[in-house]
Amino acid sequence: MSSSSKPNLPVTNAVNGPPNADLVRERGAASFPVRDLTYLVYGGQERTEHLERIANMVASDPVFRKTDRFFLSRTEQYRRSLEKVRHYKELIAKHNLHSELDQQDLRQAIDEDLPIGLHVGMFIPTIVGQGTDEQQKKWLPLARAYKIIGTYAQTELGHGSFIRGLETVATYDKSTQEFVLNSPTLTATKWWPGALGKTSTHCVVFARLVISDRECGVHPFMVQLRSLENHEPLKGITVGDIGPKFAYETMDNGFLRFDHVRIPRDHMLMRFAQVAADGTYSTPPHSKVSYATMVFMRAYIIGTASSTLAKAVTIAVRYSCVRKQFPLRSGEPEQQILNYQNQQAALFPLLATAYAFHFTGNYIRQMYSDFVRGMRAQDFSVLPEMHATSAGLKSLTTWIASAGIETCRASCGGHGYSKLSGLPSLYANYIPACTYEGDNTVMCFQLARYLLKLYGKAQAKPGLRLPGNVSYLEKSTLLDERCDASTEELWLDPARQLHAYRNRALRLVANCANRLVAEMQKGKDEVLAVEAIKSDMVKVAKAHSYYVVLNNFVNAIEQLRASGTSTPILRVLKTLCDLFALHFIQADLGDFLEYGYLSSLHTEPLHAQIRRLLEAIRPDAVALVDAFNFTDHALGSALGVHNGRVYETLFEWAQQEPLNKTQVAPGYHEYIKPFLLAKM
Ligand SMILES: CC/C=C\C/C=C\C/C=C\C/C=C/C(=O)SCCNC(=O)CCNC(=O)[C@H](O)C(C)(C)COP(=O)(O)OP(=O)(O)OC[C@H]1O[C@@H](n2cnc3c(N)ncnc32)[C@H](O)[C@@H]1OP(=O)(O)O
Ligand SMILES: Cc1cc2nc3c(=O)[nH]c(=O)nc-3n(C[C@H](O)[C@H](O)[C@H](O)COP(=O)(O)OP(=O)(O)OC[C@H]3O[C@@H](n4cnc5c(N)ncnc54)[C@H](O)[C@@H]3O)c2cc1C
Repeated sequence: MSSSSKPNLPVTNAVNGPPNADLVRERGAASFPVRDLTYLVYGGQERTEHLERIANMVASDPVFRKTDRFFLSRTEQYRRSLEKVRHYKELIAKHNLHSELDQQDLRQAIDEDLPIGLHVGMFIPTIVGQGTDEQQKKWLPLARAYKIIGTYAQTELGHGSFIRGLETVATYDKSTQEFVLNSPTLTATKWWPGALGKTSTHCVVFARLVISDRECGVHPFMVQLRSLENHEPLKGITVGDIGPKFAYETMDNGFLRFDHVRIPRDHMLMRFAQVAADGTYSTPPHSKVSYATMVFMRAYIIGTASSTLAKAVTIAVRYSCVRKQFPLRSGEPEQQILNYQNQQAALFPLLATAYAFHFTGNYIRQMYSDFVRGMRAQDFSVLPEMHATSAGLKSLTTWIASAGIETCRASCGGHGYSKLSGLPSLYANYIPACTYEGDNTVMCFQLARYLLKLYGKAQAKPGLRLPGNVSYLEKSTLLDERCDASTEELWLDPARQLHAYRNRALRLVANCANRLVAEMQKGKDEVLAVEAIKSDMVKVAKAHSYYVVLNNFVNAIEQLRASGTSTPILRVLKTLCDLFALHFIQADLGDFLEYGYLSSLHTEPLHAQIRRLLEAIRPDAVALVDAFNFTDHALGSALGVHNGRVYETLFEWAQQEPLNKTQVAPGYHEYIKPFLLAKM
């Protein structure tokens, strides 16, 4: 079945000409209407077409070009990203893109780590979340009009994960009604905040509040860093770029020191905690409410794991259809490498995961907006669940997406190692997501702690009702149950798949809880007992998060079925969901075998079913990546071009290499010629 209507995306960057015949054939053989799946992914036809208009505008605009990015120095890359920021602002005005959603769409289409990312992603949300109505009235119009540019300055040279250990102090001076910000040690230097080094005029600084020698905990403060006239740092402020990084060259991650910098009292963001003129301190309604922007960003990061992985898979799948190696038998034509089972086994689970994460993203967005609605009504009851769930999902999704990009790169052979494949920079720019907004391992501890607590409560109080995704912790009888998927067919039953994931998660939680008790019985206090089970806690958090992802995928398909989605689309989504479920059981088989939940009676049909699923996905693979609807601009890859003219594009892009500007190598005269022409 061919697609119901054609995508409206231009073929940019690729070398024009007749499309690759294999890709054309693959596209013609899809079993489902690709366009309908695109509408499903992006929230309907109207929204898809809107996104395409923006994507087209960006892709055809020379200011947003990416093709020469590999040949620019760090400084040039930073300047170029500022040029893009200016143009982004011009386009907002020109095309009347004033809504937050339009601007987000435009930034996503530009597809670069712009030095205003922190301004829109954390600075403005912190003012919205933590500022009083008056503070919002004062700063939001300036920030939204880019009259000031801000960032989120929390991490320090010596302190990142452990926020309570931050050293920057904000001491309240009652006599002048000011806070005095100071960096008392080298390790108190703010270090890492994006756009802090050179771009930001302001920032929200997290500092420990001290009033009359009393420590009141870490709070957010609005601080101006640079003159709005000439961009020079203000008195008492030392600020700069932290230097070369693994990648992320367009972003000026910065350092910042305060030497007794005074700010007015109303520059503490006081929505939840307040300092009155006389120095009276009012505590916030929840001790972690000032961490809310991080929870927001973790939810955002979960959403982007899908699109990032989808890009890598799109590149690898298209290339694997164009690339041919070896005939099966002599005299036959060479095979497309995607026909090889190993290539399918590497790529299709990642394709399935990109779709799975799409539904996880929808789920966490919904959970986050419910949480915000509650918070506005001073109801913080959902915060622990929101924090724990987002911490676990942020870790699982970024870990899998990071490893997945590298798998895609390796599966493209030598050309995957070329930066022109787009995969090395996708990987290098993405992997810090495992670290920023909470180191993944540290985040896993948060979720595991939450699960252990709930498990303990459920054990102590039989009949206790726990929230939806953790309700399995009530059912310790589940531990006695075993898998009964003894045929390939039974492995396709979502109830059985979910049972396996629930059982594994519960087992690991129960095991951790038992070990905690055992460590304490050996004489350790609770703190040291927790230290003794930390690597198991990471496993617990991952196991639970896998369950959440699968549960959402299964539920989403059920909802789509109920809302009348067509059979071919449901069929292909179900196949992807099955592969996701079975692949990650296969990947962690030890967990399931260790406690006798599975035996070889079940693993043989499991492996066989996975092979069948790979075969089932093969004819739809190109259509499934096409449905993500990326422009060539967004992919930035010679291997992933929509028209499949991979070799032509690689060859043309390579010509831009500065070394190719002259026929004779730079340095030839000094370094090569002397020994070539030296007498023997
Ligand atoms: C739209 C965007 C576009 C573009 C963006 C562009 C680029 C983005 C790129 C990068 C941006 C990066 C930004 C950053 O990295 S900002 C810095 C982020 N830093 C962190 O994430 C630090 C991680 N550490 C923490 O979050 C906490 O310190 C930690 C949770 C590890 C521990 O906190 P603390 O020591 O204060 O608490 P505990 O004693 O451990 O726990 C007490 C209690 O509180 C609960 N808790 C902790 N955090 C939260 C929270 N956020 N919400 C709710 N509850 C929380 C914790 O679970 C404990 O509960 P209980 O066990 O019940 O007592
Ligand atoms: C690209 C990038 C952008 C960033 N942008 C910003 C920004 O805009 N604003 C900002 O404020 N910050 C920013 N950061 C900082 C980032 O938030 C921190 O690096 C992150 O929170 C991790 O903290 P850390 O560096 O202190 O790691 P550490 O906590 O020092 O972690 C190092 C290792 O120790 C382990 N570890 C730590 N604590 C424990 C524990 N209790 N038990 C067991 N193991 C532990 C970790 O798992 C990890 O393996 C950015 C970082 C990067 C890389």
